Amino acid sequence: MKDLNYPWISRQETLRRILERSQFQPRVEMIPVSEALDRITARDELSKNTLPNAPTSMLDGIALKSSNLDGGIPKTDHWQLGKDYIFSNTGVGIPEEFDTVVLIEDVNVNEKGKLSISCIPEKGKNIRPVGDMMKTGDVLVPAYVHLRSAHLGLLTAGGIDKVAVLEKPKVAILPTGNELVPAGTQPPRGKNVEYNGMMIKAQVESMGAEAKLYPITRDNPEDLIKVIENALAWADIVILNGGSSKGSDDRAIEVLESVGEVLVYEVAYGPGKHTTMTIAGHKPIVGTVGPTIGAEYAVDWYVAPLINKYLHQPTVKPRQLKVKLLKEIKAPMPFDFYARMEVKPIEGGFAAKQIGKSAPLVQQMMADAVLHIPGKIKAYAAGEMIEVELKCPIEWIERKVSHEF
Ligand SMILES: Nc1nc2c(c(=O)[nH]1)N[C@H]1C(S)=C(S)[C@@H](COP(=O)(O)OP(=O)(O)OC[C@H]3O[C@@H](n4cnc5c(N)ncnc54)[C@H](O)[C@@H]3O)O[C@H]1N2
Ligand code: MOO
Repeated sequence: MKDLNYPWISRQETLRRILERSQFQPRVEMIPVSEALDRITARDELSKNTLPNAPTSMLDGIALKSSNLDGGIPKTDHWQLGKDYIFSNTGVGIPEEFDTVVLIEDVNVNEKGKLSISCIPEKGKNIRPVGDMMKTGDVLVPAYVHLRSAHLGLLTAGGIDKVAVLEKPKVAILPTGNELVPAGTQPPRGKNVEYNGMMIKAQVESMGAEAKLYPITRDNPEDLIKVIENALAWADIVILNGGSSKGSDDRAIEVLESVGEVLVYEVAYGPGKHTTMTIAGHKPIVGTVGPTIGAEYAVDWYVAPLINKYLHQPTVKPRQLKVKLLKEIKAPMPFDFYARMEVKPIEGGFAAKQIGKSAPLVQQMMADAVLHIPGKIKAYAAGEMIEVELKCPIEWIERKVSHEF
């Protein structure tokens, strides 16, 4: 029986509720710049250096004194190297008295050492002034920037070797179920390998979090409450996997009600119908279903925005692709459904077909894309152009050989 205290909630509203109630106090740590790729800055990072710290040549050439230029091309036969001009290479500092650089291609020094110049630039040309790249105190990288390779170079140029970054949010992953055996063990008859934990750990790590995968907890309320409380003491975000449904072993709801306030109990879409959201203090507990696809969606759709909230980052939307549908899809009304899709290149574009709900997990997990089927849609006809959400770069799909599928 449907519990009327817990109406089915849309994906958008589910996300809104848990984001609104989750409050994070991000921690800050100092780490070497060399280890800071993909981390998030915690404050404005200021340059310790002024660069260049002397006027430098912008080109390979000779540097000369503009006071010796009286308009036009000067007589330079008697000019002496070191006194009237010097060789100046790109990026190299030049003495103060030289203030103009002539491109080496416009310079000739004959076998007797006599200099001639074929083209004189304007006074002060081709010299980079002091501080042209950066000045001490300039903001090199502002706070809350996702550090990419260019930023690491810039910080290093500015004399920064340690950078203040937000600590990775801690995500505890709690697999639950009497039927599960630990990864790496042969499951006895009727048992299943605990593998969602491995997938979820990789998902949240790729989102910038530190993951801790807990051992399997058996489906009894005391053990579940103990492990959730233990996880809440360590983590910023807790993921409880499995036990969400109505089976005799499915105890998630009573457990969640005793550790926090349940904001969402069932959602208005599948897979992942029994996804739950609970707030304990200000910490979110995302309850994902045991079946893997629904679990994967919940982590992508709710845990990623929570991690991003902690890290002050926007959540990047997956790329959309227009594809030609090869076979009719009958929608499983009345709820929204997120169908797994296989996509292949065809002449002039892309084609797709659904990977059926009952297809082996191997096929479902390898989906290239997801099709959102709103609850009001009855079916999509073969040949229709539809828009799917890609799960991988389009180039990975393009390299597939096009053939009937
Ligand atoms: N009478 C009803 N039965 C079911 C309903 C329903 O509404 N009424 N809903 C179905 C739907 S939809 C879903 S989704 C599942 C939800 O199942 P649970 O979240 O309770 O998950 P479990 O019962 O614990 O396990 C289901 C399935 O998933 C496997 N699993 C669980 N955890 C893991 C893991 N860590 N690694 C790998 N596989 C895991 C588990 O072995 C089971 O095969 O309920 C339906 N039933
Ligand atoms: O909620 Mo479930 O639709 O089988 O994942």
